[in-house]
Amino acid sequence: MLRLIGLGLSIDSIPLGNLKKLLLLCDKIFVDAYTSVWFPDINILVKTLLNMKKDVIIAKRYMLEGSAIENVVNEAMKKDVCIAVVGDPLIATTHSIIIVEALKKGVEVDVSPATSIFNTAISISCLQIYRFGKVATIVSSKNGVVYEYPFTVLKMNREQNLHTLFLLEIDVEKKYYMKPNEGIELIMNIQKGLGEKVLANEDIVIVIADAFSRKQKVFVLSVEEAMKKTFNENTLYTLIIPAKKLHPVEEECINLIRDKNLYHSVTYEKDLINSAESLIHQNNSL
Ligand SMILES: C[S@@+](CC[C@H](N)C(=O)[O-])C[C@H]1O[C@@H](n2cnc3c(N)ncnc32)[C@H](O)[C@@H]1O
Repeated sequence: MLRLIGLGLSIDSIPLGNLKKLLLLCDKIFVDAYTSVWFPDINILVKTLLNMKKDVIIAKRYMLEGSAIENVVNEAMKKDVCIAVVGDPLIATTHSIIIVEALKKGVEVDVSPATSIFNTAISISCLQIYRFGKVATIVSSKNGVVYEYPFTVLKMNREQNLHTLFLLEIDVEKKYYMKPNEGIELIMNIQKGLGEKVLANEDIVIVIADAFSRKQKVFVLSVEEAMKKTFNENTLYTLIIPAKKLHPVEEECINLIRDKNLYHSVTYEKDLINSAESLIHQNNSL
């Protein structure tokens, strides 16, 4: 069997049932450590699984994509192969290709969804899910090629008075995490190049950093403020550009988040790390 198991965004948000599957059902576990970052550290989970005598591989992209897919599927014909993925296993990942290959070969598939940045960012933003348009990822220009697609999405969404959720490029291996000001600047440069005016300096953006972790931060800023702000390195960011016209409750809520320092993230991270460590300790002393 092939199992795709969501890890949630953090130790605070990993579903208990998914953790049990990893501990009890999987013969081999590929931990996808390249599509996102798990808080506070994916190694806590890896160590716990290794101590439970699990066969664990911290997978790089080439191990789960392209020609490697056939090997993974062939293994899943003989044993329970699990792919553990940060967030939801199928949201903003390419893992649906593995499912297709497995099903084509008659391998049973079990998908275990989990909290994703998609629902988390929407929830934290105080904006209504009904009013979100298409989602896109902002990627940096490469070898002079500028990817205009995020701007096209923003334009389309704003024309329909919809909110836009942007994921920002990461390259975990190269330790590259795009900052919100880089992303906004890319959008502003594209619109300047095209001679358009979709986003203005005074428009509001919502920045969500390291969501569902102890380090979570939410910023409500104007485009101009966001472009001038110094954002932390090594941080995961999601950017939301609200529709031009907000629902009165949305407007009131984001103004309150902006003006009052009342919006917190309380986590049990330390307790949960201690629990994982005591699990490892108990297993070692058996
Ligand atoms: C390729 S997507 C993977 C999404 C993942 N499968 C999920 O369901 O959450 C990774 C991008 O999502 C955003 N992201 C993921 N986790 C985040 C977090 N905890 N806080 C803020 N942004 C996050 C970042 O923009 C990051 O580059």
